[in-house]
Amino acid sequence: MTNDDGLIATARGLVKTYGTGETAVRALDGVDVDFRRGELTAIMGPSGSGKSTLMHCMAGLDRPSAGDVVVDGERVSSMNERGLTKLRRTRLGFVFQAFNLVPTLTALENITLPLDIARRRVDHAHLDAVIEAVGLADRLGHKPSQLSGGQQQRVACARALVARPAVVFADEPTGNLDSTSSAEVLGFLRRSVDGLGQSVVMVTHDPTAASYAHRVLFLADGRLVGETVDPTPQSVLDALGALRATGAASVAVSGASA
Ligand SMILES: Nc1ncnc2c1ncn2[C@@H]1O[C@H](COP(=O)(O)OP(=O)(O)OP(=O)(O)O)[C@@H](O)[C@H]1O
Repeated sequence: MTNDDGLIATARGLVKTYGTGETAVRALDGVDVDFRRGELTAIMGPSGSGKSTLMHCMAGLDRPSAGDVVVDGERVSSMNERGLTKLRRTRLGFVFQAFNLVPTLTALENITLPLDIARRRVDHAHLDAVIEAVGLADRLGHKPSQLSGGQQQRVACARALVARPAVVFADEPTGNLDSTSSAEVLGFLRRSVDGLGQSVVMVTHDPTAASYAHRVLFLADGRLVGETVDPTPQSVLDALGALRATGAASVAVSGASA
């Protein structure tokens, strides 16, 4: 399983089909993928290539049509709804493009919300480390409406990390942010891996965002078609260009000119 081999999550033979008959869409077409513990892994690919579907199947937000998903030693693909809810609540962290903060709660209350829901004690040393890492110590009493977009997303990142999840899944975490705020959020996600030992999987369209990762995986037409290790924005752009040139990605790569 995934505990002793340096892998935090794996998928084997992952297939996801939406709909039936002539209108069926094969969003994932037999994906085998490994995500390493203690790494930031980015998933890239053209619009419609299956990035969100892959992340949702890995995180138990969507059910695969076939194949196996194992996260932190748990076979996600065969869990019932109750098991999935518990897994998401106790072992996974999520960051979405829309920050999804509770507007009536302060930044600090939003950050500790997952622990409150799970009725878990707050590990104050870890909470302080997370707050320090996101640079929000002087904003903890503010409501989301009193924070910038970048600050709100840093609250969302802190919320995802506070329960020490096995994996944080981030779906376009910088999609709503300007370049300065994006750099802050991505820098934080990377530091959470390097400094706090977190494992993060991030879907992005942006080569600059992907360059914060240890490894970038490329999807096209529901298949894994390549990867780049220790990426730079340019090496990601080059890889996307090469994929297009070889026909692996038959549609334009959105956001590739960033
Ligand atoms: N709930 C659904 N019902 C039907 N088809 C779906 C559903 N969700 C996704 N699809 C289809 O599955 C394919 C993969 O979608 P997915 O959202 O995973 O792609 P993506 O790479 O994340 O795209 P984008 O970059 O545009 O967000 C697309 O053809 C999409 O239209």
